[in-house]
Amino acid sequence: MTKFRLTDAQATRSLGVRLGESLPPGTVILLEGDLGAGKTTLVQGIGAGLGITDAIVSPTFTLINEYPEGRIPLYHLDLYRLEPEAVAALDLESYWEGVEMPLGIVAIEWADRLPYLPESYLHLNLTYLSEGGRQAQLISVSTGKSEAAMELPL
Ligand SMILES: Nc1ncnc2c1ncn2[C@@H]1O[C@H](COP(=O)(O)OP(=O)(O)OP(=O)(O)O)[C@@H](O)[C@H]1O
Ligand SMILES: [Mg+2]
Repeated sequence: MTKFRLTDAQATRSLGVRLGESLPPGTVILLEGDLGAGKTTLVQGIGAGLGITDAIVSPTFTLINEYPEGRIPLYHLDLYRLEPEAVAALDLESYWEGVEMPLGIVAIEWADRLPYLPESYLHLNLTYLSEGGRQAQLISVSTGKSEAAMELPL
């Protein structure tokens, strides 16, 4: 597990940039944290690190925003408003298995609403610090029997 102290929004974005520059195709990053904790800011950084120039805004009605033009594609989801049944219907496996679309980075806000998980993923939890700013906790998780957890890229 790696912990980062993010003193301001720029620090959250910079952590995302480093992830965007280094994560391999097929990485799923599950983002958790209270309202306003900085999940979208982090994904905006990931986009910048991938070389995406389109503005990254939280997916609301679209459910999934796809940004194909960077080093590898970015798929951005926000499950906040969704019921578990609606999430199940999204067929998210096709994003992290790369069956119907090229493998990229799948970044999911409010990932605690997922009814199923990929075999391996990065879990990033953002919490408020009492002195202001945020703390990020990054863990690499693998549930597959044969698959080793990926090494933390940072
Ligand atoms: N480390 C930080 N310190 C202080 N403010 C931050 C930090 N990171 C992000 N912010 C600010 O917090 C606010 C909310 O950020 P953001 O929209 O990314 O949160 P979110 O977790 O996506 O929110 P939501 O739960 O609504 O999806 C923004 O104004 C952002 O600039
Ligand atoms: Mg958000």
